[in-house]
Amino acid sequence: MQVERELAGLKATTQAWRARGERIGLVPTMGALHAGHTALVDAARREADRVIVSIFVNPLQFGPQEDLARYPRDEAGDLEKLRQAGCDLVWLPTPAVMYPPGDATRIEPAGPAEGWEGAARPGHFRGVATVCTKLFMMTRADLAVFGEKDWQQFQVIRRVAADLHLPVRILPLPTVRDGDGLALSSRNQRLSTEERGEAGRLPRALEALAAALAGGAPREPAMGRQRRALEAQGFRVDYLALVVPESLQPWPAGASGEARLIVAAHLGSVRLLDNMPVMIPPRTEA
Ligand SMILES: Nc1ncnc2c1ncn2[C@@H]1O[C@H](COP(=O)(O)OP(=O)(O)OP(=O)(O)O)[C@@H](O)[C@H]1O
Ligand SMILES: CC(C)(CO)[C@@H](O)C(=O)[O-]
Ligand code: BAL
Repeated sequence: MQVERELAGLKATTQAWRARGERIGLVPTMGALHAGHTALVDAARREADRVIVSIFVNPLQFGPQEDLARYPRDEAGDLEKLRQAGCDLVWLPTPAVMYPPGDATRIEPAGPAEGWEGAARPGHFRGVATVCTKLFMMTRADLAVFGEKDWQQFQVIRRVAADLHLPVRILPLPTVRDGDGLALSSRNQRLSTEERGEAGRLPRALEALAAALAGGAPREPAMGRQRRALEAQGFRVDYLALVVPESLQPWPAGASGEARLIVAAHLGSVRLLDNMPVMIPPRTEA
């Protein structure tokens, strides 16, 4: 497994791969890798001849009050996991490689980037879209795999790649969960033992709500009840919403079809994200 920190080394290798007609799959990450990330690597290996994993904790997507300094880092552990996962090249740029002096261009996504995470974290998707566009162009990846755990992020990147005609296919991977249903996430490491015991209530609440809505329960009362139940269990809910999967717009009253439930909730000092599909049945008139 090759480890590159400078653009020259990355470009020499990717040019040689492309000259041989090999397709390149990219898995962008911020490190502190877990089984969700290695599942992304497996998916990229199925679809491409060569797999690049980038590890870069992107300062541009963190707000001034956010957890950039506390973000978990474990380079040695990450490299060992990636070796075992069969990654071909790890791209480990420094902030100066990603944002060299004079760097001045930003990608400003709208549409699915507005609202929810976009509202809770101003500038976040601008940072994500900018760094992902740079990563796509630096690696010249044919495809890139993103986790559904960050549902809105996946939709934003898909929109950016389509709107800018970027020559990269954006593929989703379903959320990898722990035994109790909690979505794996690097930030879960910061939950106390007690909080970790409680955290599985979040996906269970989404499941119960999805089942109720699929069974035809009126939306607002069902969502309000579940939100209050979560708050009674110690979660501080940022949002719990039913949205159109691609646009992230609120699900229109009376519409039927596949919607998405999205949630962001704090447990102690950790902000958990999750989402689930839900089939909304046609409304039957009383
Ligand atoms: N449980 C998971 N299942 C599937 N994909 C995941 C999972 N967790 C993270 N990913 C995906 O891995 C990629 C890199 O994410 P990142 O490095 O931020 O990890 P993370 O665990 O989401 O960390 P964070 O604590 O920042 O949310 C993203 O595409 C993300 O959606
Ligand atoms: C896609 C990403 C690697 C961009 O920094 C990040 O937002 C993440 O880890 O999900
Ligand atoms: N996994 C999403 C990246 C972030 O929280 O900044």
